[in-house]
Amino acid sequence: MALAHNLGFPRIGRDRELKKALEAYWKGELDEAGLRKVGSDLRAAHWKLQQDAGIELLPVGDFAWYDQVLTHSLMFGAIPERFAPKEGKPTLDTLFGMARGVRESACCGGAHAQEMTKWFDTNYHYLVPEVQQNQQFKLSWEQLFEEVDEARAQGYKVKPVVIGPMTWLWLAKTKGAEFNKLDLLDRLLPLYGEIFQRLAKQGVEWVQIDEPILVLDLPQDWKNAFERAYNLLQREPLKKLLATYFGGLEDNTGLAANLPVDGLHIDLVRAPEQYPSILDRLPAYKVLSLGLVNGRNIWRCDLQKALQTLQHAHERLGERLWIAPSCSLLHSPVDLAREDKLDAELKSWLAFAAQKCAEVATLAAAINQPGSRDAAIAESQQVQQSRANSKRIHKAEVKARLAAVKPEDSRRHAPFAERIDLQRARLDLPDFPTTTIGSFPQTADIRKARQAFKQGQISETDYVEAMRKEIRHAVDFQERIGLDVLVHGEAERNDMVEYFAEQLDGYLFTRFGWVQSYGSRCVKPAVIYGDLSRPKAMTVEWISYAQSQTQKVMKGMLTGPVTMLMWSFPREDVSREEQARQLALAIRDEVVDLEAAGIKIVQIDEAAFREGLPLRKSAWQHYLDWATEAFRLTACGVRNDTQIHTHMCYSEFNDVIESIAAMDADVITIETSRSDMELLDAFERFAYPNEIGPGVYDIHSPRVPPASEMAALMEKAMQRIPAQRLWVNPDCGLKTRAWPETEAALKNMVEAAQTLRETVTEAA
Ligand SMILES: CN1c2c(nc(N)[nH]c2=O)NC[C@@H]1CNc1ccc(C(=O)N[C@@H](CCC(=O)N[C@@H](CCC(=O)N[C@@H](CCC(=O)O)C(=O)O)C(=O)O)C(=O)O)cc1
Ligand SMILES: N[C@@H](CCS)C(=O)O
Ligand SMILES: [Zn+2]
Repeated sequence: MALAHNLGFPRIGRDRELKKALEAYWKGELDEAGLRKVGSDLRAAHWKLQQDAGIELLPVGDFAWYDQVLTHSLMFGAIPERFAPKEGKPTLDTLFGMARGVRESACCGGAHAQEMTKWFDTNYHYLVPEVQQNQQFKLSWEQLFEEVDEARAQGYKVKPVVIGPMTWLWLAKTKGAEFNKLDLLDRLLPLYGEIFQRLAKQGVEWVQIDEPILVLDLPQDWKNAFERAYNLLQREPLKKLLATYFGGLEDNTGLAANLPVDGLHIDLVRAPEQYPSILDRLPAYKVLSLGLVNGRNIWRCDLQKALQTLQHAHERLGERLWIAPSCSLLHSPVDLAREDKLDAELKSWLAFAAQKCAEVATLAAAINQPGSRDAAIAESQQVQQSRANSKRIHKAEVKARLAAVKPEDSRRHAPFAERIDLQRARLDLPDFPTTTIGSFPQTADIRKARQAFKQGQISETDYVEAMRKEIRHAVDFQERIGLDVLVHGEAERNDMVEYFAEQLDGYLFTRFGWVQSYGSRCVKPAVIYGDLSRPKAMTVEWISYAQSQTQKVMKGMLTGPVTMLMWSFPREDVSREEQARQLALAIRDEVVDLEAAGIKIVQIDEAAFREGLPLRKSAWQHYLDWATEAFRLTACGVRNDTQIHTHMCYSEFNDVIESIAAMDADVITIETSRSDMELLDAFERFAYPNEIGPGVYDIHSPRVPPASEMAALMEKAMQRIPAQRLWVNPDCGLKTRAWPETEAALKNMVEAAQTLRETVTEAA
């Protein structure tokens, strides 16, 4: 019998119950017992939902109060000194302190949060474990064992999920003296032994060990360490399923297939081509779990196509065949059934986490009892056909416009050196111009007004006036504190991608399709279902209104094509490259319209440019070529004296600096404050020619850095980049911050720029 199992279920809840409970707890409006109750209710509901859908072996350990990597850090006792409880065991507040930082109080000093970064190539962020050379590990967190008992008490057959030792160590960051993280492996492995022994005592048969780093280009010493680690873990009890996802094993195929574990999960959605070689190399005693239902997208699975692979696999593997989503469903919205306002045809094309579990179960049943699921398979076929042939997908005018694009459409009319003189003359800005990245605090009032408008409780006129009031407030504030290039504040935007998606043809958006981005923060990725075009201007009225309120320069603010694509659910019937080009043309029109409305600077955010980089180096160049081209196609419709800005956050630029230069934005603002300006090294090495705004303060923290600290960071920037090409700005947008800290920090930032002008410019 082929077994239907799941690698992980979203924990946030179909109504984002976890988000709401966490935020209430942090505000002191819910006590710990209340928060824990929300957690256990969610786990119970999710196990039931998966079992009802037909999943036979349920994941436990996929629930996390903030982030699963953080839970593991606590489990291993990898708690940095600044958070370590003075006495006793770590508590939920220790965990939240590590995630969110601890503010200084009368009794205790503050502590900055652990760093947060992207989980592989997803829009999910994990908290980077911190380890030091003398790191000791000690089992310090009982959550996994408690949740196993909880699930078993409810009668479920469960498979605990742990992040493997190699992946956890790979993701960790060394602190203090430089050393090789692999030196810690021998200290870490006994903990896994302890965990497996305890799970075995609890009656667990299988454990899932996630080792997604097996789909990366691994250095040889890490490959060797994989063998050593799993040889050592071999003697521990429990059957072990090694889970890989987000790509193919490629050169790690032999390694992964032969590790002494009892089963291997592979992602056949991202890397279908790996199936035959793995089947051939898998030892005869091992289970093979095939990830055939896409955990990263929302399209219904082509069950017929999946069945063909499964039938073949079943002939070869028999009982040793397992069926699953490609990866954890953490990256899927929860339940399509919740969508009450979606167009019926479009809805029939989609599957969220709950529906994906049912698809996995249907596939298993179709294998185990041939003929028993024929109706479901036929329906799936029909859906595939209805989508492929739908007139709503293909638009001749979009295709024709793309076909007519000429090489010069992606080139500015003059090189940067010429453009910048014209722009400087037109903009008349001081040295070290100050600006922000775009958004100002998204206050509860703004969100309430939008909700009231969406629910028809206030008129469009009232909503527009409420947003204009926010714009006036943002403009007054920026003028008052003396910023040079102003922004309108993005009050009218629910999200920097969804807002534009709602106005483009070819996108559909859901009401409840939330996916966790980090902690309690969620995104609702819009769905690209057809050829994309812009029926009318999207931002011109807002930006023109903002410009009408000030004599200073107002930046237009747009999201770029690569980020629109990365943070949406894309089509699978055309390439990502083509979708990016369609988006580029649509946004290009907006850039040109803003220019025509008198806007002198347009920022095109490409926050996700770096994260789009494929996990394997061999695929980088192709991506960088089309991503750069899409940006240029968006940006290059303007005059030489119109200044194009771009912004990237969470970026490690060494690998992509050439492409960033090739984007040829006049100004790029980037996140640098947490790296002490070291991120600029790549720009210096490459002799990056255009202007740069290295972020001088971390917007993820409520901390207000003094002006001297920001000026010192800029001094460091000047060691790498000539002063006349530097801008002064925060790391990223301020939408998640509150006004008091925003005001205080930006005032200090303006003061820092003034100090620099006095000291640097006057000395020159
Ligand atoms: C910059 N980042 C972004 C990423 N991805 C995106 N798609 N967008 C981004 O900005 N990736 C990397 C980074 C960091 N990631 C995030 C992700 C999410 C947030 C965030 O603040 N999310 C908000 C939700 C934003 C939103 O859509 N707001 C809606 C309101 C939705 C809502 O909750 N409504 C309430 C009622 C209103 C109320 O009473 O408050 C409801 O429906 O119950 C809107 O503004 O209209 C979040 O809260 O999770 C930040 C960075
Ligand atoms: N303009 C956006 C960029 C975030 S990456 C903002 O300021 O929020
Ligand atoms: Zn940003």
